[in-house]
Amino acid sequence: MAATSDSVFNSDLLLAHKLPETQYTYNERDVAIYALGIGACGQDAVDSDELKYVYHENGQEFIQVLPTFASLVTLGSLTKGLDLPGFKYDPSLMLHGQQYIEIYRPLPSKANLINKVSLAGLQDKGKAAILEIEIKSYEQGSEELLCMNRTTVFLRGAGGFSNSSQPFSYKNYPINQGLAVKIPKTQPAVVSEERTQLSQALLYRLSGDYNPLHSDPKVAKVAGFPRPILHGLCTLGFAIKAIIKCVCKGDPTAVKTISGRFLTTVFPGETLITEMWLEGLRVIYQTKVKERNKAVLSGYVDIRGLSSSL
Ligand SMILES: CCCCCCC/C=C/C(=O)SCCNC(=O)CCNC(=O)[C@H](O)C(C)(C)COP(=O)(O)OP(=O)(O)OC[C@H]1O[C@@H](n2cnc3c(N)ncnc32)[C@H](O)[C@@H]1OP(=O)(O)O
Repeated sequence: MAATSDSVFNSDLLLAHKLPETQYTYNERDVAIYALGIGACGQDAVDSDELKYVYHENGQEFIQVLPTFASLVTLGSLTKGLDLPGFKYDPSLMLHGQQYIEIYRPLPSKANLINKVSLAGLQDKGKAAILEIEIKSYEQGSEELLCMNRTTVFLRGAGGFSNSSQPFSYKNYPINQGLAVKIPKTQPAVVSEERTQLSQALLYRLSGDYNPLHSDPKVAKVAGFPRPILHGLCTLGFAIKAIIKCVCKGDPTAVKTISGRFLTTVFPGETLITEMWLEGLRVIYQTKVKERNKAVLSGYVDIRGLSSSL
């Protein structure tokens, strides 16, 4: 513990703090708007691999839900920044660092969810702090866990709050979950390419992440960017949609676990190339921006089974 005041770092105060439960209610319309936000049917409006996320001939209750839709449950708790006693940071300098998602059963096309929110980690990296928030989501009235998200937020300028000879480091989850992956040196088994639209972030934000970093040029400049950047979860949505199409035979329920680390920013309008390697039931992936030949996202997806044609 460094001090007792609320304005300086106080690990006792912080670790004892209970984060409030939140609710997230969604329906088929939210599911379809989300799918459009991560590029479904963006290149071909009748692509049967993607139309199923947006439209169903027998009624919208039959549309399929992408597993990354689960990440939206975190928005109410995180986008404006959390008010944490004993730890201060500037929310305008927050960047999304990593996302880890476990899906325990296929997401329904509508639901009322109760989210149990907790602090999962805080690390002092000197120039930055790394804050991790875990959200376990239950369908209202049920004890059954539907999904779990762990969001890592990279807080620029918020490091150096603890003793530099023994920097503060707290993590309450298994070390093997969501580790940064090693990209194989071999050729990828599959490669997929998809262009984002110049308006991609403006469309994606309608799913509930209204942070002006993604829409307002003045706010983007204050945060250090020449123009608004794409939401990390939008890039992740594009990558996982490509993996479902190319590796899971288009079955979104095949995905069990998703891990992704945001390596550098993506600007709306850029083309995303996702490279995939298969290691048993794990797909290692890396997404690059074609125009800058830069890796922007890497991670893995654990799946329930593999297509025999791969
Ligand atoms: C649901 C919303 C959540 C809240 C989000 C808040 C608002 C923002 C929303 C967004 O969507 S922002 C867009 C998506 N994110 C990005 O574009 C970020 C892309 N990544 C980067 O720009 C850089 O990776 C970085 C995060 C600025 C870090 O680069 P930097 O060069 O400063 O770090 P390093 O010197 O390499 O590493 C220092 C230290 O930190 C660890 N680390 C590095 N990157 C990450 C990361 N992405 N996630 C977690 N941890 C990271 C790295 O391992 C080093 O630690 P040690 O190895 O020294 O222990």
